[in-house]
Formats: sequence, C-alpha cells, structure tokens
Amino acid sequence: MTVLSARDLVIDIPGRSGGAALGLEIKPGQIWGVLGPNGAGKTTLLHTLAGLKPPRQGQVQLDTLDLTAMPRRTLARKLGLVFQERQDSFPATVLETALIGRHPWLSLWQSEQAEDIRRAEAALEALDVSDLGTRLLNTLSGGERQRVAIATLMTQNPDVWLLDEPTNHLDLHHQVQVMRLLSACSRRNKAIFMCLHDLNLAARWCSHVLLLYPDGQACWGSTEVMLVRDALEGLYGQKLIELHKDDIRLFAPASD
Ligand SMILES: Nc1ncnc2c1ncn2[C@@H]1O[C@H](COP(=O)(O)OP(=O)(O)OP(=O)(O)O)[C@@H](O)[C@H]1O
Repeated sequence: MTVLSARDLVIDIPGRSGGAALGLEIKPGQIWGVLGPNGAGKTTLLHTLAGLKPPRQGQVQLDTLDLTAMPRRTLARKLGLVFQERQDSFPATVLETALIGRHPWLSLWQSEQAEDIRRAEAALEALDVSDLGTRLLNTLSGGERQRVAIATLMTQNPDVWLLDEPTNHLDLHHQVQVMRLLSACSRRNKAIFMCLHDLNLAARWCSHVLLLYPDGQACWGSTEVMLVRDALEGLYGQKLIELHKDDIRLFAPASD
C-alpha cells in the first residue's frame, strides 16, 4: 500500500506570493476532503500532487520516491486522477473509455484481455452506467460522464485516488452512491484525496479535511476537529448554522 506525501510543499498559484508549506501524509484507508472558496487553489493542489504541475517549493513523494523521478506507467499504477473538466471529444464508447483505466497495466502492444473487460464492466455496474456501455461518451449527460470518469479510475484501481469534485453534476442519489463507493474503497486500503464544495458530504464521509484559504494559508487534520462552524465561516466568509442529528453533522447557510 502506498502513502502519498507532500513535503514542505507550496503550490504555484500565478500572482500569489505567500502560501502555507504543506506537510501531509495521505495514508491507505483515509478519505481527505479539500475545502475552500473558488480560486483558493484546490485543483492546483490536486494537479501538483498528481505530478502534473510543478510546485513552487517542496516535493511530492509516493512512499519514499519523488514523484517526478517515477516512470509514468509506474506512477499510473499507483496514483489516478479524476479531473474537474474533461475534453471528451475523442469518439470513444463508455466501455472503451473505462478500459483506458487498464492501459497502465498492459504492455505497450498488448490489447485488453477478458479480465480487463470484466473489471471495466464491474466498475460501470458499480457506477450505475453499465447500460450505457456502447454509447459514445459525447452523447452522455454531465452526471453520466462524471460517473464514467469515476468508473475509469475504479478500473485503473491505483492505490491513491485523487478526485476533483467527484460529485459535480450528480443528483442526490448518485452523490451518496459515489461517496459510499469511495468509502468502501478506503476500507480496502485505498487512499482518497478529493476537492469538495459540499460541507455535508465532507462531514459525513471524510476522515480528514484540509481547509485552503484564498491567500494560500491552510490547515488540516481530522474532520471532527477541523470541520467546525467558526473555521468554516472564516473560510467562506459566510455565516452558517450547524445542526446535529444522531451522529450526523450538518451545515446550512444562515439567512443573515
Ligand atoms: N494558467 C493560469 N494563469 C493564471 N492564473 C491561473 C492559471 N491557472 C490557475 N490560475 C489561478 O489560480 C487560482 C487557483 O485556481 P484553482 O483552479 O486551483 O482554484 P480552485 O480552488 O480549484 O477553484 P474552484 O473552486 O473554482 O474550482 C485561481 O485564481 C485561478 O484563476
């Protein structure tokens, strides 16, 4: 199992001079939620952790290895990313798209085997899109595409899952389905790190949260400690109501 670490990491946001140096260890079994207002740098952090964007300072490591020193194929077996925005213009079917997740596991000229197809079909089934297998991706709705993207990551089956707003475009039932699926994956020792805008999903399903402020400052820790009304009001500049029902903590915007 793999640990993703940020060591003294400052993300590179154009025009921002400061920024917290992040020292994070994202471990198997943990679910991290990154919260912050628009433009705080959540996507930039995710892309930096995936090795797609160089940091301004510091290092990202998978176990003890520097991410930039790893061959892309090795990296893709260990770490996968669901992007917030996707260019799905390539005319591929849903099943072909999910099978892209197997590419890091195939040799250069090897085509997908029955086991690869079985994995892709199981992932599409888990995301409720198996009946769309032969449809072209560019004919799907936003929520269907989002679920195919998550199914593709599930087919890839890396140790570390990075997801940029995975519940974006999803209806309530499918938001819950995706969070439950990520929770089940964490119980199978996957490490999950995702950007979220929904405080209630974070409160219910994340074990850890990182609060990212517009000036680059950040704090992080267990959800129970970090996700408190005062801190969230400061983060978003929005008054909140905090409610408790059984073991569930809920936040709603206050009317004033
Ligand atoms: N190529 C670029 N040139 C200039 N500014 C950029 C560039 N890429 C990102 N930025 C800026 O960096 C900041 C952080 O962007 P980022 O997408 O990481 O924010 P975010 O927290 O994910 O926002 P959101 O909640 O809206 O998705 C934003 O102010 C954005 O405009």
